[in-house]
Amino acid sequence: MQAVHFGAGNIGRGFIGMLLNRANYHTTFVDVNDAIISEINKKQQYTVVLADENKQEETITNINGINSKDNPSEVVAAIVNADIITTAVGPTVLPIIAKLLAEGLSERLQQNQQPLNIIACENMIGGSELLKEKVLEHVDLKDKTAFESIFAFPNAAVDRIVPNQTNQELLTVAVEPYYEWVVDASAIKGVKPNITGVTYVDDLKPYIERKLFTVNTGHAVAAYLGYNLGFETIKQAMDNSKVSSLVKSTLKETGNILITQYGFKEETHNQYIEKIIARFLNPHISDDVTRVARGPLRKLGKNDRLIRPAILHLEILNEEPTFLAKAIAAALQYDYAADAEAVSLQEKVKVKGFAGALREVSELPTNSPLIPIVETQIEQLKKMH
Ligand SMILES: NC(=O)c1ccc[n+]([C@@H]2O[C@H](COP(=O)([O-])OP(=O)(O)OC[C@H]3O[C@@H](n4cnc5c(N)ncnc54)[C@H](O)[C@@H]3O)[C@@H](O)[C@H]2O)c1
Ligand SMILES: O=P(O)(O)OC[C@@H](O)[C@@H](O)[C@H](O)[C@H](O)CO
Repeated sequence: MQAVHFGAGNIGRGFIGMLLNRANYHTTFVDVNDAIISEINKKQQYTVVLADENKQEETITNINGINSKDNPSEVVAAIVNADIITTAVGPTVLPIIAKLLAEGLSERLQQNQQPLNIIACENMIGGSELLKEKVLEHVDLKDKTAFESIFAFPNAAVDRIVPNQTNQELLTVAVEPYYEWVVDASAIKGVKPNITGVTYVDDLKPYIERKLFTVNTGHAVAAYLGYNLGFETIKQAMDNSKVSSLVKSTLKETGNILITQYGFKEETHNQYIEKIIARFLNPHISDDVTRVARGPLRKLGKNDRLIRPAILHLEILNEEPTFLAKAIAAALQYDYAADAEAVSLQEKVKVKGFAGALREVSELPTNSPLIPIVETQIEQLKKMH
């Protein structure tokens, strides 16, 4: 069995690559990072280390790498023969890989009529659907019907904290022990890929929203408030009682929405929250606040972890999302100079003010009730120092 995986980064090697290896796939990693790809081809294996007191190691074999900038035709050939395609490149990179993926899939249509599932493993709602939309922009009109009948793009939710790596070996990746990979079974074409660790569900919405609006909302609160208060890692931020209390209060807000929308039992959801907070406090992981805060323009997007639940809180519960608004206020002030999105955000804030920048980045209407709530929290944040 052949897998093609785009993105040989933290989650690609530390999670997707690991489960594909366990399921006996040969994995071709496609990336633009030449150092990583060269090393994959040189070593033909790498190590995943579980970040807990035992530091158990697992060797991932049966791999090769292709640099898609240098060898796009090799990527096309790999797609023609693939039994599954996965991605973990980041939401903003999906439109970039779409062209080469479309080329590979179009070539495959001529040679191989086997159904194929393409699963985007990104932190976003509707990641695979977005990839499909972007891929279709590059597909000939005459191929579109055949394309739709053979290729499936099931959405997915993936959960495993994989921080930036500081190991001596370039490919080694330390990961938290916990993981979850949920795939929308209703969109699968052909036989469901048999990958131990993948949970197939008929309706992904509750799973992706629960994950994004709990793990990633909580993480974002710790990162933006942590950065605001001068902490370097998520653990340092969470060890601060003000930050951990704000994370918990924010997750109460998102929890109330999720419980109302999806009927999760309150007790079960509270246990889910507790487990996530314990994961943020894992002493065996050092996760920079700047990794978790990365890409504030994306994270302030209208369907992402802060704005979407804040709007649902207003719409469904008819209550002000005070704590989500505080996190949004902190995100708007995120000015890490090495993050291009943070720099761009601060330029917008300089020109348009906080309210103007928020309106633009989060695509809010001028009269959105969220804007004054966030403005109040910007003032409140100043008092936290
Ligand atoms: N790290 C985590 O804890 C975690 C957990 C769950 C989900 N995710 C999601 O997984 C995705 C990847 O995150 P990550 O933490 O692994 O990031 P990462 O930066 O470690 O990995 C991304 C990889 O994509 C590669 N890439 C960039 N442009 C490319 C292109 N045009 N073609 C092919 N490869 C390209 C990069 O070189 C890099 O190796 C994101 O959507 C993230 O939200 C991450
Ligand atoms: O990957 P991002 O930038 O969307 O979010 C940063 C972290 O919250 C994220 O990578 C988590 O570590 C991960 O989603 C845990 O499953």
